[in-house]
Amino acid sequence: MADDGMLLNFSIPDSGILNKPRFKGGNWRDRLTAKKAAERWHNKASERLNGEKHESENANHTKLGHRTRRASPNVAFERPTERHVKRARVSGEFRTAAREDGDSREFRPQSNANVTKKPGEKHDAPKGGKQIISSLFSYNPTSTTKSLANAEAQDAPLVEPSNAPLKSELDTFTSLGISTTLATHLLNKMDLKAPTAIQKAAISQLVKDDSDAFIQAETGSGKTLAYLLPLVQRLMELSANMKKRKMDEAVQRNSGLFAIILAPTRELSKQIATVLENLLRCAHWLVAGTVIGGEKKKSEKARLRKGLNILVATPGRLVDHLENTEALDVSNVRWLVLDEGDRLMELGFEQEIQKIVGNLNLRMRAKKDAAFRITGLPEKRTTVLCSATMKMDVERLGQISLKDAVHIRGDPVDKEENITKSKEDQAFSAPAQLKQSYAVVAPKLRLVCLIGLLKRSFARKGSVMKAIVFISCADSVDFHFDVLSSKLEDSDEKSHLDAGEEDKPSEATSPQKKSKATKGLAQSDPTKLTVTYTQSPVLSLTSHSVTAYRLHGSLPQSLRTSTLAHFTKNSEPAVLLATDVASRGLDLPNVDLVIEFDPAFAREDHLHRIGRTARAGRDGRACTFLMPGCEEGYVDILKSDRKDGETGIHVTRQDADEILKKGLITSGVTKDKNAYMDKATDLQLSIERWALASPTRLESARRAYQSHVRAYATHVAQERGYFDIKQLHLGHLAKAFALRERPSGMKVPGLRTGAGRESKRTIARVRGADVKAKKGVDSRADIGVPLAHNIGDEAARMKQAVRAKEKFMMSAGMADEFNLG
Ligand SMILES: Nc1ncnc2c1ncn2[C@@H]1O[C@H](COP(=O)(O)OP(=O)(O)OP(=O)(O)O)[C@@H](O)[C@H]1O
Repeated sequence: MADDGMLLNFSIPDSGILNKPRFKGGNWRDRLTAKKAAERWHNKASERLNGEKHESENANHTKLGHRTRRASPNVAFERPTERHVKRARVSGEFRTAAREDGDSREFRPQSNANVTKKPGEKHDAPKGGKQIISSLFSYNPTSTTKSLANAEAQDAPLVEPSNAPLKSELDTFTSLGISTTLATHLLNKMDLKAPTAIQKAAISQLVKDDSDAFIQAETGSGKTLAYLLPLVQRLMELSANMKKRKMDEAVQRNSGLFAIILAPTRELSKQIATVLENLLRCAHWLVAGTVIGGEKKKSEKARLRKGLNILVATPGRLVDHLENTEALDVSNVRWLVLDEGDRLMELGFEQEIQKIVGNLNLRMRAKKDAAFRITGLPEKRTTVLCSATMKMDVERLGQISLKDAVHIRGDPVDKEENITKSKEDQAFSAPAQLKQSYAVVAPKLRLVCLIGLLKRSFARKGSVMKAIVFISCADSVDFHFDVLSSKLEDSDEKSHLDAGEEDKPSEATSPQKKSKATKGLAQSDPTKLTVTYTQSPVLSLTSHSVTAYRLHGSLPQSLRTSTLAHFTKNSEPAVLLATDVASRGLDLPNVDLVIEFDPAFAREDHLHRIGRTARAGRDGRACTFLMPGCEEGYVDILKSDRKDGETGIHVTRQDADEILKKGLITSGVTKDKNAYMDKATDLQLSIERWALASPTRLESARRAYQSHVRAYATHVAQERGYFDIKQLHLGHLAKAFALRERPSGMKVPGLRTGAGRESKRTIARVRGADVKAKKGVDSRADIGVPLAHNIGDEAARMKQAVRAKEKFMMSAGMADEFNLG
């Protein structure tokens, strides 16, 4: 399965099958007849062999026995007109790579001598010393949709941004009911001149009305301010009214808790709290705070005791305080916001939210009956639910928390046509100005294409400042981060920077001062420092450097926070390799490009991921990597994200060779139109050698590969047809993880969570009941990949396990996304 396109391995015994034998005995006639017969046979054999080895002769890379060549001086070496690509395996002394087109350029002697070996260093070579070194450009599956490419290549028409601030002079914050003080603060201190469409709709509703509301709008449209502005405005009014009546003081921090904002993750909660603090600079008497875990409960309790008017919280932590902190009085809470409602439900916070809502209702009723009430405080509580999607579980959340809610949307034009759309699809599309593309890349070419695309993107300083690459699992993020942060031998970039030492994470050498950069280090594993950002020698040029970052749920919270903060502040080009932990709600400035190196597990996740760019009317590009074959069908999903989904021609296509040409051929014009193949092969080989040079790297590559394959089986059921694990070429894919060994032979010690469980189960299945069908057993089972007939169950089980783990980790203040392993 995995061997096609591999190298031919044939060796000729030193004694030589073609040596001229010496004839002894018999009379001279017998000896002459035997000699002639032998010569005839010998010539034919030479002719056959020379035909086979013609290319390697030209390339002078193999060492055919000199006697062979001398033995047939008159044989004409005709190049076979049509010849099969060699199927080859490498381990002996004759190693040649064969190209499909019979071109000899790619012939490369491959041996362990090629691997930089330090004295005394052991290579963690595959069992039996066998390595498979396949050619990058042979036996790649062909695209099924290539013919459509030209039709799509046309330039996308210029479109108006759909999430930008409104342009009309009439659309001002003050016209919506925001006070001049607040509007002036927005303009002068936060550089916000006009509201976006969703802000216009939400503010005008929420400043004057106490009805519950469901806010739904696309990514980057300013939903946070859409609910924060009316909230702050109402509290400022309450305070001003109290002062006017001269009965009370203006609102102070100990006047009571009036609003709670719930968000699914700590990162989001912190982000919301930061925006809120910025707003409250013009109303300093109002005090906001957070309870999100990650610090001692004691200090959170102390804060609550001192008094807060607005609280930003994660559900689990709030429930904890409601049950255990007496100082937390929620009887005056009149505004409850549930941000990222769909994510709250996905992470299984339904019970916690039910508890919170129940508790608020109970205490509010008790307070109403009591004698003391704050004058001017609304009778009724307003609950606002924000979500990009309107899925079933969001409806359920609405049932729990909302009553007669108003549906607020930023795009009133769509109202009519959306009647025909399913509820889930309503209003969730990518921002109109976001330029989307997909790259059809064969599995073997994935790694070099990723590097090519990033190199091209960062080639001109300023064209792309920041990029995010989404990868399916933490192990794979780690592996790709290591590749980007290492100095590869033979890399044609003349990096002016030193690379990290082998096996030691390289020193964090960000463009910022080293003291700052070393904040990216943490002692998560006592034996090893964890580096989360460092300069990338592979991507950096002499003119400017590029910093690589990594982010996933297995990193300690403090390190994740500091990594994000560093990425946000970095004013130099930077790339963040991340799992879906970075896909929701994060507002990272200047992200020009999002690459979905591994397509998202579900359409909504894809929209959230690409929504990290093209925010608030800015430009942005997104590119999704797809493999030739069934994955190309996923283009339909990409097109359905568009507002022009029916025509859907503005999702452009890129091909691997085009990416490699533009990304790897940096030195002007070259006459050789296939030069990019050599460059890509050199790059691939240097990465493979880099991986082979250290057992730690090799293990990391195997781990990443295995986790990747496992993750592949967990796409949502509706989209699993596009990501059919049965069609995944494991051998080719291994190359994209710099591996030269057979997938079936890989053993990874201490694979991350779930590995033991999964592989034991699958192996048991293979060894037990299914043994009689052994010939049908897929080698996928050997690496713990769910067998085809169990994929549905496996995916469901994985999802369930993931949710449970996410929730547990979140409540424990740990990682909030999974490491498939
Ligand atoms: N009126 C405005 N004018 C200009 N920029 C704005 C305006 N309102 C918000 N922004 C900016 O838009 C960006 C996105 O805002 P926000 O994070 O609230 O979007 P969102 O709709 O919640 O996105 P997501 O769905 O991805 O969470 C922020 O950087 C914010 O500062």
